[in-house]
Amino acid sequence: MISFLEKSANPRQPIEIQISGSKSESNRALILDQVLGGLDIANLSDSDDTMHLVNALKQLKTKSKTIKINVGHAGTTMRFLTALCATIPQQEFVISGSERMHQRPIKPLVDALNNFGAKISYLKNEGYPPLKIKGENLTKDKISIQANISSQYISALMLIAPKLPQGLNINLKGNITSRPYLEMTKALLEQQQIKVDFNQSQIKVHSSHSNSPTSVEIESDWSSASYHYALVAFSNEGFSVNLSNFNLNSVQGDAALRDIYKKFGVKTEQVDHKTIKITKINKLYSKIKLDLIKTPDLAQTIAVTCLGLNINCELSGLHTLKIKETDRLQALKTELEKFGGRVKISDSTLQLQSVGKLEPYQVISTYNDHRMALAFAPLALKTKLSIENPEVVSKSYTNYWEDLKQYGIIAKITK
Ligand SMILES: O=C(O)C1=C[C@@H](OP(=O)(O)O)[C@@H](O)[C@H](O)C1
Ligand SMILES: C=C(OP(=O)(O)O)C(=O)O
Repeated sequence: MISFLEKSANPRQPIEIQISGSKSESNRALILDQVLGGLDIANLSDSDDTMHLVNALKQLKTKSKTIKINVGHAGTTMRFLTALCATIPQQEFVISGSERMHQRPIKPLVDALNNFGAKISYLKNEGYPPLKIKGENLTKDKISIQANISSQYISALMLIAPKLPQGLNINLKGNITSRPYLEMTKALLEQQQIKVDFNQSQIKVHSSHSNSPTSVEIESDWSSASYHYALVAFSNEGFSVNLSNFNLNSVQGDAALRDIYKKFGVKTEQVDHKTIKITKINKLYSKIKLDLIKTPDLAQTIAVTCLGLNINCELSGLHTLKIKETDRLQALKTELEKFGGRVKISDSTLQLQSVGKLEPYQVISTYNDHRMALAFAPLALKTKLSIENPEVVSKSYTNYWEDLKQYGIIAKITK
């Protein structure tokens, strides 16, 4: 458990935070390195999710009848590897993960790949990992997939496409969720000179014939930056933080923070090509409505920010939250209510009626979800609280507790 029961008087300014590379971009770059060969990757994420993929890719080089890979809690690693392994002929793989990973659906991706000629079967429950994969030479060029459950299935297919003889036409069925992550995959493919056409519900990824891979500089993680936006939102007028390596012209959808946090009185400026400065300017909305279908990973940060600033909110577009590291809608309701907030949830929405004064000394449960710990910790600037299982943050942001010290937040780790 980590407890925040006191604060130092004034944080030393200027605060300079350097966050590690985006885990989403890193995991795409690692798969592309496997598919195209020879990518030179700078600022790779040090997150557990990326380390799981790095280790799995090392395992692919070993010689054994069945290669057994465990991806822990890492959703992108699970989905991207499933597609990659399906294309490695004459090799058998078993991919498993944490208990929660075995409850996160993968059927749309498995169905699409099997219809395409892959040989993937379920080792426990139909539709869920662990999976057994027999790699095949995949030669078709058309695939259809449901797009409203997780964009990761589609990114997984896009990433293996340059390896296929005729590239891949992907037909997206239903409404597209988390669309900016598909745009990110497209952008990273294009950086490697792979042509991608993305028109409404069709994606065509062209095959790579004479590709000469280049270096990739991974931008830092905007989802991790969201916790600093919350910390600045909870600070006094004029307080500012420099965050690197970030660029407002980003391929990460969560860069939408720049606009969203204007509503919470936070201004963002690009100070040089690698640094943004975020400043509290104190112009607040009293009630906000946001559709987060493009930025699901920001939902927890935004809900906690509203609670801390005493803002009522209506958040929609959240239908994927219940199949992430935990049922995030239920977890948010339970934990926000501990502070006195009143929360109503449906399948895809969350409504928060905030309270004037937060109930202090709450113990926040994290449900094996990094974003529960990451999102609730900034409230330490507003009230006294403790957070269970603080180690969960390493799924995406290993240096978080160190970085928080710069805000004058005093943390005590207890058992
Ligand atoms: O492609 C990616 O890197 C991701 C896509 C999103 O998942 P869904 O598409 O399942 O919403 C996001 O929540 C996840 O953290 C990372
Ligand atoms: C949902 C997340 O990750 P993944 O789906 O890759 O496990 C996340 O990081 O919030």
